[in-house]
Amino acid sequence: MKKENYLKWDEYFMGIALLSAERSKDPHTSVGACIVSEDNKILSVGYNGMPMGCSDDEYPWERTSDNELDAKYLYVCHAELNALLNYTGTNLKNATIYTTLFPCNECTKALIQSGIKEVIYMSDKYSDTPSVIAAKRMMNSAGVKFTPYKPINRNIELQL
Ligand SMILES: Nc1ccn([C@H]2C[C@H](O)[C@@H](COP(=O)(O)O)O2)c(=O)n1
Ligand SMILES: [Zn+2]
Repeated sequence: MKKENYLKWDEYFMGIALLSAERSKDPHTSVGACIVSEDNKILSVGYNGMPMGCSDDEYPWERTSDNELDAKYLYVCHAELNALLNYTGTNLKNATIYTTLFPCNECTKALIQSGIKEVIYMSDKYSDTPSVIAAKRMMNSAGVKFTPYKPINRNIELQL
């Protein structure tokens, strides 16, 4: 008889997004994303970080600064955009993105244009910001479904 406590698809893909987030150097918010095809194949992953060639140790991680150029926001590449850019194939049509934080408006534009049809997200902690309100408006217009992740109440442990 097969074992019953195997990872369900949503747990598996959100688990990979969460693991990817652990690669982020952002001291305040680590975000991970995992893009999955219609037939449950993992297409790409990403996390928030500085662009290639822009050193994690030299660029700022501060949230605020007297000078905008000394805060992270002008530089950091978001997890969802990195997941799109890390994709090496040619077709993201009808794919789903699992992300640990609701996408911003800029990533949403790119997700829509890439053919992503569903967003499954964990945190929506910036839900009252114009960026996320605009993101949801665009997703609604473009027919992109967004669904909160429903965690199953258990700790994921690897039993070897
Ligand atoms: N959907 C999102 C939203 C934000 N990020 C990144 C951008 C920053 O590195 C960090 C947010 O920083 P905070 O303002 O919370 O200090 O998360 C992302 O990758 N995806
Ligand atoms: Zn974004």
